[in-house]
Amino acid sequence: MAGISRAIRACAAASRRSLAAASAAALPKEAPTAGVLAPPATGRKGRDREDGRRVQWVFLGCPGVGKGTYASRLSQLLDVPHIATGDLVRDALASPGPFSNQLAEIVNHGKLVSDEIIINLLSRRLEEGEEKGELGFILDGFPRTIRQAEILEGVTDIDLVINLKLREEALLAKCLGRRMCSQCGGNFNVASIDIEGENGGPRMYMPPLLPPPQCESKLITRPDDTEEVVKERLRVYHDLTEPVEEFYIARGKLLEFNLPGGIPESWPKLLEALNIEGPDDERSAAA
Ligand SMILES: Nc1ncnc2c1ncn2[C@@H]1O[C@H](COP(=O)(O)OP(=O)(O)O)[C@@H](O)[C@H]1O
Repeated sequence: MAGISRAIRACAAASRRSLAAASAAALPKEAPTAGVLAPPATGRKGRDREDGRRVQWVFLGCPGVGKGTYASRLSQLLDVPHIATGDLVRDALASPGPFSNQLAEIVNHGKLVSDEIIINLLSRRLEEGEEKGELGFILDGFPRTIRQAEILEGVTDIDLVINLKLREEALLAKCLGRRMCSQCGGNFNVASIDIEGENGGPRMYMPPLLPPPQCESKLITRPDDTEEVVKERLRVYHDLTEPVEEFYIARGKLLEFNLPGGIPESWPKLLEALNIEGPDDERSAAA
């Protein structure tokens, strides 16, 4: 991973001058069949690829779909860092000052921060990782625009992009039910989702993920998880991030995964779809 952080900064600067020309040149003449998955070339437990390098994966998906939950579980299983740009933004928001006020104005209205800001935050995080000797990564929440995707594609090889899908009516409920413990940082969800099947399909049930008693009185809600702001974030996703799905489909890197329900049902199926073999307890529905 050495050098990605510097390359990403340099590429972002270059892209301001010649992005259109560079991306036109980088586009394959003949796109691979749309929607075809490049199967993850992982080893027995999925940790290393067959060529020995750690995985470099990206998670895409609408707000509330569960990118953070599944990316974090996979990062532990595959021993690679889980890098969520939303967390980087929230860390920046937590240090008071004019920059954080400027960010709050954007984030709390459901908008995306500028590509420059996000690339700066991400480069800094990657630099820290390089210093610590981190290998591989699972990116969550980046790229979110075509320009970010082009910059990333220009600086490193992304092996696989996992696009999590969930029915739209569940997304809003999941965002509104999200809670975090202000003391231990644990993530919970108080929403109980039970939706009729579509066109005779199976019913979808997602049980709440309730906090333990010691966290109950310390729960906080993200300021951007209000109904109005979540609806705006979903609109922004459809406008600016859905084209990123197309970008990776054209490169044969996108795996679409429809979440069948809550974590107990979805986690083993996701491991299966990713061809990750693990001990039985890793495939199980550990809560
Ligand atoms: N790649 C990015 N580009 C621009 N803004 C981002 C990016 N990642 C995160 N953000 C900002 O941080 C906010 C929170 O991100 P995240 O936690 O990933 O939200 P979500 O739950 O909507 O997926 C976003 O609404 C956006 O304002």
